[in-house]
Amino acid sequence: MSTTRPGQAAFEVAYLGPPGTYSHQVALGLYPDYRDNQASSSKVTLIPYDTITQTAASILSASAPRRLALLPLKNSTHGIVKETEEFLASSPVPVETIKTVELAVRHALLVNSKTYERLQQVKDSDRPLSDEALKSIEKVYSHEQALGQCRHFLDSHLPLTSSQDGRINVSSTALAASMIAKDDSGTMVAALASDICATKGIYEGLKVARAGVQDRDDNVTTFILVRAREEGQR
Ligand SMILES: O=C(O)C(=O)C[C@]1(C(=O)O)C=C[C@@H](O)C=C1
Repeated sequence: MSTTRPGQAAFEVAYLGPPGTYSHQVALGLYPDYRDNQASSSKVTLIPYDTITQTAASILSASAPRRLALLPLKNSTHGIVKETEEFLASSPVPVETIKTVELAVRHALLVNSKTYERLQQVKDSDRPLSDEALKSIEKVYSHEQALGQCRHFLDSHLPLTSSQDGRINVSSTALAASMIAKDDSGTMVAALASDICATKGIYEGLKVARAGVQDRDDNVTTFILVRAREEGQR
């Protein structure tokens, strides 16, 4: 018999980190008391992983029998999330979906303060930065899904990023934000991520160059909360 049902025993939820990912926001929405979690007062422990594949695979570990994983499954603009699809298709044990959650996803174009200052010097640029200023951005980092969800914006507003190596896939939107926050290469770099990475001070020195840059206003990502079905349940 299972002893791992949420509500019956302490359990862990794996999600795609670092702080500021959309996955993190969904996890906090599902487990709001986690915010003030004093370990003893909550039955839930949220565990960040670096990639969606690692997040998903963590439910297969024999040492993690009380483990759920929160996975982005599909997006209304850009379709299926590849890493999740590959995991579900290749999992050696059946995977059960416990809950489905939808999140309206609004991406922001983030830059670090140095880049922001340089963009402000471009003719006609002020707050918010003008279209003319955005055209000097050379590279944009994000998760493959976010780059896909903003493709038309990038094509029309950041033409330099259409060149080879101009759009760089990394394992999450928040990782992209943290990378550009630290970037001192002198290249004009940006990230597509949630504006909270800048506005809630999650990564220091980030500025919102433009908010709401997803191609569609009705952009929604569906997440699933899953677990590996145990012996005896199969
Ligand atoms: O990178 C993140 O912030 C995630 O949570 C991943 C992810 C995804 O894989 O679809 C989740 C929601 C958005 O669609 C963009 C990225």
